[in-house]
Amino acid sequence: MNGAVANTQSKDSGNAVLSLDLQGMSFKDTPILGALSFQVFPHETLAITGPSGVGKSTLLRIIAGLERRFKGDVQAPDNIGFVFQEPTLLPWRNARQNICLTAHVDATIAEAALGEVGLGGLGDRFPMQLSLGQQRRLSLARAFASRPAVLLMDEPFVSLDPALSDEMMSVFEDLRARTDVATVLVTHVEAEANRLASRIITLEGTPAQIVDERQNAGAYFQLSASGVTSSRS
Ligand SMILES: Nc1ncnc2c1ncn2[C@@H]1O[C@H](COP(=O)(O)OP(=O)(O)OP(=O)(O)O)[C@@H](O)[C@H]1O
Repeated sequence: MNGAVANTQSKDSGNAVLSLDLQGMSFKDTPILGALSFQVFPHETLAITGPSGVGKSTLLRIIAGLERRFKGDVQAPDNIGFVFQEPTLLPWRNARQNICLTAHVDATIAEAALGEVGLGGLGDRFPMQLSLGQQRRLSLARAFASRPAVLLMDEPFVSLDPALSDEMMSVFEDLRARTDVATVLVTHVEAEANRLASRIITLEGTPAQIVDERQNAGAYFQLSASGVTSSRS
């Protein structure tokens, strides 16, 4: 039987905005993910690290509802945002339309979202008329425009040079601070996890298990007293 993705508002999961209780996930006969569980709370950024091919992206796809071939239970909100390694912009739509069409917001909200990432006044430009950094800013603006309860980020800063990566992380931090979004960040860059995440989970093995889980006291904010907890299977 395939797994179920339910709306968090319909079940009692404390104040977690995302609860994952996975029993396992296989592609045909190849086990990818083993039993693992965790919860994510508003304002929290959870980093997921682990070696290439361990199943990190697959885990994000399960949370997003894009992959159903799993056993277990995922309680997730309807409004989930996704930021990929590439900006994935629509080349034939201008910046404003890229936000309106994907985030399902009106032009006024899209303009405000552009302003939040320093792209005010550039709404008429098409992606090819924007620099790489501006395209990345647009991608982040689009992800935040619909005020997602959960934001999934799959190696969003990995292909950038150090200066641009640092700049984009600052943009992300600014946007995050304006909302109560809960973020799940897949990254293999330890410094990135240490900078952005309040909690870091490491996956290893076949099928993948949580082999390490730690709070990151060095993150920019203190965990709320609302009880940030997690569980391991
Ligand atoms: N659609 C698919 N069908 C079969 N196998 C797949 C499919 N998608 C991914 N896999 C396999 O599942 C495993 C996990 O892939 P996944 O992309 O989740 O790993 P990852 O940890 O995100 O890797 P990376 O860090 O390199 O991006 C890999 O062995 C991959 O080859």
